[in-house]
Amino acid sequence: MRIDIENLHVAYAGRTVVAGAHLIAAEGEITGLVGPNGSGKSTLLRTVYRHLKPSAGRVLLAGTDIRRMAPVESARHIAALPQERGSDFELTVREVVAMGRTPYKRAFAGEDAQDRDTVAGALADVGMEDHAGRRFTALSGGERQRVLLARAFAQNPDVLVLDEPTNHLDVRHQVELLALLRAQRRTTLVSLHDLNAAASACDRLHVLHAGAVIASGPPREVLTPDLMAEAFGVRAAVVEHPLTGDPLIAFDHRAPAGAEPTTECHR
Ligand SMILES: Nc1ncnc2c1ncn2[C@@H]1O[C@H](COP(=O)(O)OP(=O)(O)OP(=O)(O)O)[C@@H](O)[C@H]1O
Repeated sequence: MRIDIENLHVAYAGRTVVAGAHLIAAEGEITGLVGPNGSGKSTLLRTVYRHLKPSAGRVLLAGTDIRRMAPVESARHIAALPQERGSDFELTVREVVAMGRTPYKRAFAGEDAQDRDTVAGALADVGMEDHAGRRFTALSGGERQRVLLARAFAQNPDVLVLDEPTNHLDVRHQVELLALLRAQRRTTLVSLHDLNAAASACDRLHVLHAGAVIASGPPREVLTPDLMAEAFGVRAAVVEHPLTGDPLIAFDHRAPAGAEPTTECHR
């Protein structure tokens, strides 16, 4: 199922932070949202998983405005990993993941074999099957992250909305997660700060700046040195990754865009 975001405006207490965003997350593709801090990525994603209501514009799921769907109906199709990573669940890891099955259950209905298989599969997908009986609150940040991802997978959604899913993950778990998302071929809308991860994992990127989409397209077309300067205010060269051929962004960590480049090596 595809997602169309049309002329989306979102405000907090009257202050508009997403202003006329348009984008498409195509069926079965990984669509990346990148942009500087405060550019509106989380806010846009929150409207897609219905945590926030747009002040104008629409989010369409396979052509239907999600606000016209019952919450349980949209929850069967759209699962989210929000940036608010609840740490207050007095539940086991397995119980947290089983919450992903809620949209499929009648009130007070117990688990069936399909629920148990789905939960076990989701825990295995994120490599947390050996932690099923542990208390969620006793996990590290990265482990919690993987459990909450498993909860989203257990929802068996058509569309995954992931806000900074690689936060807290060590590099191997980042690589595994992005490979898993690619293998699943679900419609995935994901915000990422790591532009090199975005360049290799995403089919298309949208760059948000001050609440508007300022560039869209395949990573190779979008992630240019000019864009790095315009959107992020940094100097960067874009080269070919020697192992994968993906665009590889080499940042100048010594000076922001506009500053005199330094070539001396200070030790
Ligand atoms: N709950 C809130 N109440 C009021 N303002 C908010 C709230 N959440 C975010 N904002 C403001 O909205 C703007 C966009 O924030 P948002 O979190 O969507 O940006 P972001 O691109 O996800 O940023 P980051 O990269 O730092 O996570 C910011 O100016 C932020 O301060």
